Parts: sequence; structure tokens; C-alpha cells
Amino acid sequence: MKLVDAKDVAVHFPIKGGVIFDKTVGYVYAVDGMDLQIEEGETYGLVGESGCGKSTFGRALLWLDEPTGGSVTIDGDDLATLSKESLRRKRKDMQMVFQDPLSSLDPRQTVESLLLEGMAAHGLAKDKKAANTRLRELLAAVGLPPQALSKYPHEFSGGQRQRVGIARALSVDPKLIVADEPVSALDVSVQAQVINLLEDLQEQFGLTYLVISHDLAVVRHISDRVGVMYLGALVEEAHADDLYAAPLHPYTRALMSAVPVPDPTAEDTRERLLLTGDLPSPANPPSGCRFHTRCPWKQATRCDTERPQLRSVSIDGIPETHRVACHFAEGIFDGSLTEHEVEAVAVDPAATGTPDEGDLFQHGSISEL
Ligand SMILES: Nc1ncnc2c1ncn2[C@@H]1O[C@H](COP(=O)(O)OP(=O)(O)OP(=O)(O)O)[C@@H](O)[C@H]1O
Repeated sequence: MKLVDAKDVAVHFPIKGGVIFDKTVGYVYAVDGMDLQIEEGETYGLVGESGCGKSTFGRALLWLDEPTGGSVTIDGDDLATLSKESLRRKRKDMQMVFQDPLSSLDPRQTVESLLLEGMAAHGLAKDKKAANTRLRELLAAVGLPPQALSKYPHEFSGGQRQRVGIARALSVDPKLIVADEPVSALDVSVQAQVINLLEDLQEQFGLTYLVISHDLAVVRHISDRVGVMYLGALVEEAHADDLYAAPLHPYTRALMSAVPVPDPTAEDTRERLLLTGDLPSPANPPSGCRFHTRCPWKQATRCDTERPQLRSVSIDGIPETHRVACHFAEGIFDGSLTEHEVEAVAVDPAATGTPDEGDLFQHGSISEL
């Protein structure tokens, strides 16, 4: 059964200008036409460069950034149609795990108070004895000792703090968890432990996950299906193994070719596809296919004028579930379309912003699990 059904979701943030910043002078098209479905019990991994709109989409799914267009249906309820009270109750079913638990957990609260707070908001702490039992069960589930209840967030290591963040999300017995870069603030040695914990909890509690990450290795390890996002929308979607075996979109191919091979002494026969040019500003996205300014296979004039929709392709061995938003995916795949040099495009650096740490292309920070 479908738990998440997002259709044509848009989140456009107004850019304020004028003398006293009271006028809307433009929009940041952070999310622009996202279609995404997640089955109950599934893990969907969302990847893409920093600034492509992953977090904003995750927040829009949970109605934390209210979409400016499209619809989000969770477990049969169209969130836009819910009353304030119904939406408040619905929040029990959909929780978020953040990248940096230290900034998402109130430093003045003990773990006990942090966990009880969420439970109380949904009427799950009325019976003190039952709530106490539940607190201990939650800690055991995330691998923390009962003594952790009286401690403050700063008294834990990064990995333990993320366990507290996960326990807090779990405390209200949710169906869906959106995990936004859940391990990227952690040491590589701890990352695998937290990923394994998320997998165990999914099995134990029947959870559905949207995992947002810039790290292709993390996403590959944990996801059933993967969506690749570029400038506010999906450019490719497939079962994880299918995507990694045969990336079809030029952007996905570039992402994959940036990943170091696990064994550096082994001969690396993959094609190298380096992305040229900066990520265009989401305040001024390119017309047509949003990737055309960086695409070595761009064809005039279809790519600059017609925005491609996600579609299945007719390529032998590529399943119907593998969809790509590229007019020329078949020609690129079979080599009948030749590559050309990508002209450097002048991008206004002020509008583009500085890539964050962890940006795949800046740091190549892919960890192997
Ligand atoms: N509240 C906001 N107001 C205006 N612009 C915003 C707001 N939140 C995000 N943006 C912009 O929307 C775009 C998408 O941001 P978002 O954080 O969703 O991307 P991301 O892919 O999650 O990147 P990162 O991994 O760096 O968080 C960026 O250009 C960002 O600057």
C-alpha cells in the first residue's frame, strides 16, 4: 500500500526586496514539480547536490514547509484538506530525524524530558507507569542504557546523540520517518552503526523511510528505491540496484562517476563524466530541461525548451520501474548520440550561494559502508 503520495509538489520561497524589503521581487524555486510515491515499509533514498531542494522537499512532506503547489497524501489523508487539529494529530504518524542532533535537541532538557515532551503532545504520557516503561523500551530499542534518561544531549557522543534523536522520533510510534542526512555529521566508523540501527528499527516497528543524503554509498546501502534530484525535481528514479547498475540520466552518470572505487588498486574502467559549470541558481532555473546548461548531450532546441517528464525507457534490460527525465536517454545509453563540450555558463555566484560542506563535488566525501 502507498503510504506517501506526493504529486507535483512545489515550494517557492519569496525573495523580498524594495527599500524596506516589503516587496516580493522573485522566488527561489526550491522544489518545483516533485512527484514521489513511497510504499509502506519501503526505504526511499533521495540524493542530489547541496541546494537541489532535498531538505525542503522532506519538510514539505511533513508539512513543516507548507508546499506552495501540488498535493501531499500520507496514509490516505491529503494534508492540505486537514484541519489544524487533524494535522496536529497526523504529526504523530510522520516524524523527522535531523542531521545534527545537537541543534535539534533542546540542550536544557534531559533525555527523559525530551522523550516525554513528544509523547505528551500526543497523549501518550498520561499513564505515568506505562510512559516510564515505554521510555526504557525506547532506549533499549536504540541501544542506550536506562541511565541515559537523566543525561543532557551534550553528555553524549555524536553517535549516541543521534540515537537519542531517533528515540525521540520513535517515541510517538510514527509510520513515516524522514531522515535528513542522518549520518553525515558522524564519524565514518559510527555511520554504519546508525544505518544498521535504522534498518533494525524499520523491521521491528514496520517503519517507512525517506532518507535524504548527498552520500551515494549511504543511500545505496539503505534504500529499496532511489530518486535523484536536480534543481527542485527528480531526474531519475529506480530500484537501488538498477540505478547503480545502469544510471541513465547524464546527471546521475556524473554523480556516479565521482564516487571513488572501494579498492583503489583495482583497475577503474568506468567512464569519467565530470560536471562542468556551477549548479544554476534555483531563483533563476534554466528553461526546458534544467540540466541542459551542464549536459554534454544537449540537443538544440528541444532540451532548452521542453521540460522532460519522468518516463520509462525502451531499452533492453531496463525495467519499467526505472524512470528518467531525459528526452534522449535511449541515444545516450546506446552511444548513438555523441557528446560535445559544455560551454561554461556564467552564473551569478551571489545567487548560487556557496556549496555546503559535504557537497559531493566539492569534497568527494563518499564513505564506503
Ligand atoms: N526558508 C527559505 N527561504 C528561502 N530560500 C530557502 C529557504 N530554505 C531553503 N532555501 C533555498 O532553497 C534551495 C534548496 O535548499 P535545500 O536546503 O532544500 O537543499 P538541499 O538539497 O537539502 O541542500 P543541503 O544538502 O545543502 O541542505 C536552496 O537554494 C536554499 O538556499
